[in-house]
Amino acid sequence: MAALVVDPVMVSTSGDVLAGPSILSTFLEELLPMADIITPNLKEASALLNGMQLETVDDMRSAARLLHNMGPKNVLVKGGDLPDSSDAVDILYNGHNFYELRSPRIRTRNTHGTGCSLASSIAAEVAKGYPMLSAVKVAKRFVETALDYSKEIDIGNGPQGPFDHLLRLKSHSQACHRQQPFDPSDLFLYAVTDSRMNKRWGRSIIDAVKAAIDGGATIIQLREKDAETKDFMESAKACIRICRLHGVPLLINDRVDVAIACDADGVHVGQSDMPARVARTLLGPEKIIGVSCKTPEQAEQAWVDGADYIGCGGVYPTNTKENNITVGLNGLKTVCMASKLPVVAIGGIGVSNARAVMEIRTSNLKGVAVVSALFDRECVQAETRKLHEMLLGSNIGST
Ligand SMILES: Cc1ncc(COP(=O)(O)OP(=O)(O)O)c(N)n1
Ligand SMILES: Cc1ncsc1CCOP(=O)(O)O
Ligand SMILES: [Mg+2]
Repeated sequence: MAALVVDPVMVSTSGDVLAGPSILSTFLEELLPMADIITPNLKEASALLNGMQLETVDDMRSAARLLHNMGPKNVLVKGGDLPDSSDAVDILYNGHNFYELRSPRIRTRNTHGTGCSLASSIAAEVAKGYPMLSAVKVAKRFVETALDYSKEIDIGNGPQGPFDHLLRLKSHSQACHRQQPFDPSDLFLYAVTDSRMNKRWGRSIIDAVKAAIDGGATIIQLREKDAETKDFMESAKACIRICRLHGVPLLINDRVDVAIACDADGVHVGQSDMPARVARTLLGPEKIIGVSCKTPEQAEQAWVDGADYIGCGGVYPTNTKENNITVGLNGLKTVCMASKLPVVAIGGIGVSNARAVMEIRTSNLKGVAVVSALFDRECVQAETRKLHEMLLGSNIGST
């Protein structure tokens, strides 16, 4: 057996008592000691702990520790019912570390079956061979996405409605929304625009984006530091239309507000920007979030915060970002090896050195992000094409 996931079903989120005292003793004496993970909600954790009051995240941590002492290898205390919390906070404890897993609280009556689905999804991920922490994160993301997808469903008259697990099988035919979940191979040739460079070469952002896509860019970030918000929004909306036509995701640098207003595919944030955890709360589970990281600790935090990828650099010195510390190929490799997320390298990268970057050969380095070597040039399309061909020729990172 790969693992035993025990969902100690006793009290539903709506308060219905689903199991009596005889079941409680079976949980305590037989199932908890052999479980790889248990997934109680607050009421169930309280029942397993003889009625202990659980009202804060600190209480959840204490409960996780006490439950862990009863034998399971991991404890996930689900805080969906925690009062006065704008996020849904779950605590995972493995006997060594606590992980505070936050996600946006999705306001809907259609929550029936979320606990069972979460536990089943964890079991499926563990069966695929993922470590427990990854399994829990993937399962949580699945449930959040399904909850968000199902929030308007109107079935039945009870206080709770069902949510729809089968969203991945349904066709999302709204043409104006990105249809795919994040695909790390999109990071292959990541074109990051720059307002100053576009101005210098007399180009609009829209022309710059079109040219980069024509040249083979696989994802676009609008990094328009000097643009007025209103102009930025107008250009971003036009760029999003173009990107959607070509199936290329478009992210906004720094400005989560602009990303929300334009329904962009996501954001890229740095260490001094809005924390990824907060961005995730604002953007919801489906948008793409990238975080700049120079160290393994930052990479770990990005993952815990629910980011989808990390940007690591400057790999080489750059004039595009002032006072940016260069991490070099060694720094990049160290971060890649520590990161559980896919990585894109950034900083001073162009046709002459992209191969050396990709040749560090860590499986999660998925591509290069480039500003000046594409946009501080006369012909963006030709420069992008050259880099694209070079990357394809090097045959690394394209899958
Ligand atoms: C893909 C990618 N990686 C890193 C960065 C840098 O982000 P940040 O550190 O926030 O710096 P600014 O770009 O905001 O100046 C990035 N933009 N993209
Ligand atoms: C935004 C950013 N973050 C780290 S390096 C960098 C600048 C990359 O620009 P260029 O590709 O012109 O060196
Ligand atoms: Mg930033």
